[in-house]
Amino acid sequence: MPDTQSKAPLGSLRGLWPFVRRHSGLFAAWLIALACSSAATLALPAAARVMIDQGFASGGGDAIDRAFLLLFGVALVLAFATAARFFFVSLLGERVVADLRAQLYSHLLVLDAGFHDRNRSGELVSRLTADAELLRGTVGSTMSVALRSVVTVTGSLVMLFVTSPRLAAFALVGIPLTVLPIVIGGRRLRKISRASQDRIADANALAAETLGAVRTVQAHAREPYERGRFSEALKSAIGTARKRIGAQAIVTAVAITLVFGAITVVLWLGAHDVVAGRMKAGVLLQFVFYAVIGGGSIGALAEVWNEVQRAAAGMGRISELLQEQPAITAPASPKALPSPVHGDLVFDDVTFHYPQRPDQAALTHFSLHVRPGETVALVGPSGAGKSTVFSLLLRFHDPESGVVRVDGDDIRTLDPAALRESVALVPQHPTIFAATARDNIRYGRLDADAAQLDTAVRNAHASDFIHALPEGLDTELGERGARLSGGQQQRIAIARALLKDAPILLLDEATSALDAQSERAVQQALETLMQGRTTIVIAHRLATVLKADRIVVMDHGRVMAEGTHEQLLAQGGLYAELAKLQFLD
Ligand SMILES: Nc1ncnc2c1ncn2[C@@H]1O[C@H](COP(=O)(O)OP(=O)(O)OP(=O)(O)O)[C@@H](O)[C@H]1O
Repeated sequence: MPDTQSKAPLGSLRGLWPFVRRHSGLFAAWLIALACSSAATLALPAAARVMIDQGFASGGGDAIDRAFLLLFGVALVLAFATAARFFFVSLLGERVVADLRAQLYSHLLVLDAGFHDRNRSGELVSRLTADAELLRGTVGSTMSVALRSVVTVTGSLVMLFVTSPRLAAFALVGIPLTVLPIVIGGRRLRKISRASQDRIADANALAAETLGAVRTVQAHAREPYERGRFSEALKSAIGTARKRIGAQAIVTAVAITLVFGAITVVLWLGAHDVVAGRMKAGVLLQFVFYAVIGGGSIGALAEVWNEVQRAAAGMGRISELLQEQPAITAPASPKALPSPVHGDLVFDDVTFHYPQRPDQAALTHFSLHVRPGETVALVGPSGAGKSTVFSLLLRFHDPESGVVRVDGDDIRTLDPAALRESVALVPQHPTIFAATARDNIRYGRLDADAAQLDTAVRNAHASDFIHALPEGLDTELGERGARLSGGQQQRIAIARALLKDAPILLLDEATSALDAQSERAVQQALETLMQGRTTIVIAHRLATVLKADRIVVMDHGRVMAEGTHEQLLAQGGLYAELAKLQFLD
């Protein structure tokens, strides 16, 4: 994952172009509005001059009316063109960023397990939110300000020379002298202000951590301690904020002095020209007007420069993610599984290392054949490779050597989505989404009807507790199922798998202790679920191994022994030891 550096080649913003091009109508409308508003901005000083020199000087009522009408007309064009420009470019920004987000999200969804192991989900979310937000600002305003400023600076520079070449020569020296100190001051200000934001973030992080663990804080009676730490963090934030405010005040004073000083100098020089009859008053006004517009635009350009750089960095990070290729893909012409799938599973001499742990094999020459309808229990110490068997069967990873087959086909020749459709997974810690109980169960099959849902709930032994919830199936379960007990969460997951009704079942039995009643309900639900399916279960309970057709003992990614409970107990060794520790106490 690229780090969060704040500078990047501006070229990375090119990656935005394909997204902008999709909305070429909006883009064109924006350019037209921009041309109109820039032309009106540049015409405004000229209109003002006409108003002064022809309107006032000529003294005629008609001329005054016409001059003021012209000025108002230009202002009107400026008003509407500016509104249109704002509208089109802001909408363009929203659309572009929505497209970018949608594409990035769908890309992240298909990237393989290896990629998601390497990258923290929090960072991916921040690409999707913070970086995309930066780009919204860029397309929706920064880009607009930058282009508009370039046009205005160029235009006003040309007009300054047209208006008065002599004064323009002075201005050419004067504008940079005025703008440069302001830009330098601004840059320093940003540095201080970033430090100030960091201090505030520190204080926020502290508060978030302690409020998230408020029970621990209270249990240790550490409220005064945490209060002290938070006050310290705030004090340090105020210290840096004070520096920022002070610097900002100085920059403001300097900026006003320089800007008005420069205007005064130009007016003073111009006033002499007017008095000497070398220049009309209106021309002087027009000149000052252009100088202010041009200078303001240079300032605006300097302002947005930093933002453009930050956006380039954001786009760089997003492009990098978009270029990630999933390691697990469907072949060009995938084979179809038989319909219905029989559920004949084969691991043939499979060796696999996780990319993150190249020195240690998760599976070594692992072979296993599970026949249709058979239930095999995997037993072994922690880290033996049991969950890895599941991951390979779901094709979250591909083995380095050996083959995994479903109904005789190498699973690399199948479409991963079709393969996964035929497998139901009930993990040890099921994922409960922050949605209603109904939506959580329907995740197994989105188009299930009410009767199918009802049957699944009943067979998962979940009716009693679901109906006791305040709104039954429509009750929101809270983030990560916070409002359910462990046994209830498992039964939701079982109902989900029942609804999916896949021929192959991968079951990771929960190790956490449930109370006797909950335990019995879960066991009964699992029995219903396993009926008529090829099942591999990572077993932690005696009841489960006793019911399995076959027990496979694993250690260090290998099969150590196979047989029934009695056979394996009689053999002694690892199984007998595990049984004594796990099942028989
Ligand atoms: N995503 C991963 N990245 C790197 N190494 C992993 C990953 N998942 C598992 N491993 C390693 O692979 C080996 C096998 O792990 P696996 O999860 O298959 O064991 P397990 O038998 O299911 O263990 P447990 O019963 O504790 O869940 C372990 O050494 C583990 O540390």
